Amino acid sequence: MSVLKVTNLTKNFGGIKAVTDVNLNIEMGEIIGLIGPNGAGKTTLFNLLTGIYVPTSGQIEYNLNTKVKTKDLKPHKMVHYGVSRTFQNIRLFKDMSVLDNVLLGFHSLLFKRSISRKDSFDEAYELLKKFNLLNKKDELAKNLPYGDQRRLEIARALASKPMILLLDEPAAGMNPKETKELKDLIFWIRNEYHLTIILIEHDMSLVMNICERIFVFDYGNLVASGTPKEIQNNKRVITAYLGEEAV
Ligand SMILES: Nc1ncnc2c1ncn2[C@@H]1O[C@H](COP(=O)(O)OP(=O)(O)OP(=O)(O)O)[C@@H](O)[C@H]1O
Repeated sequence: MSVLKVTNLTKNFGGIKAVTDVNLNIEMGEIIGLIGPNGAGKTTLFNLLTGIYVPTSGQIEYNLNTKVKTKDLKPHKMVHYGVSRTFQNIRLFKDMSVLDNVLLGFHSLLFKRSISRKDSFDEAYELLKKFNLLNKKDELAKNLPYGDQRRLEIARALASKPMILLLDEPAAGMNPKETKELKDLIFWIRNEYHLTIILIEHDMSLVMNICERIFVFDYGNLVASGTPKEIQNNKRVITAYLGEEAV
């Protein structure tokens, strides 16, 4: 079942063509990778998908609990629709504790009364345990090492029980050990929560190991899509982005 359909999506900033005529169809439960050089339009696509930017033209349609169309996309409504994200430049409440950051993620569910305050605490503890952060629950978010902050942001995003999780460079700043653990964590998240994950990432070891389909962007254009194997063998992608050593 398709959960996200993007049709002829274009975003221009004055003369800059950040995203040009992009078409995508993403199925429920997939782990999708968006790759491409700096400035290729990947984050702009995330910002379009979450209502931060309004498209210059084209359509975005989510098929979640309800159908959500381009005109309905507003940043503050996304968690209610079931779409949650993390940011390239981590956005935590830095002067709040680790636990409070995750508890804030339950806000939308508490608001809808679909979870009790007690259950939100229990679930926050469970998430922190799984994300290896329970022993740091009382520390201020700003005092955590970088890798922990990235995991905390994912934990908070999960608290709202999304159906689609968008991760913008989740491995950025992580060492190889943390990246490997992140890979296992992302698999676990998908299997545990049965959600769809779309990630932007420059770390090819992560992308090629974890993604089932990959979309490659260059200068705002979607230039290739396919399985990791297909992408690794795509001449245009090798020349424009991967380089020979990645193959
Ligand atoms: N708010 C904005 N105003 C003007 N130009 C923008 C804006 N946001 C993005 N751009 C431009 O759009 C293009 C695409 O940028 P974008 O950040 O989406 O690329 P990216 O693929 O995410 O790059 P990176 O891998 O470095 O994060 C770039 O030329 C960028 O400078």
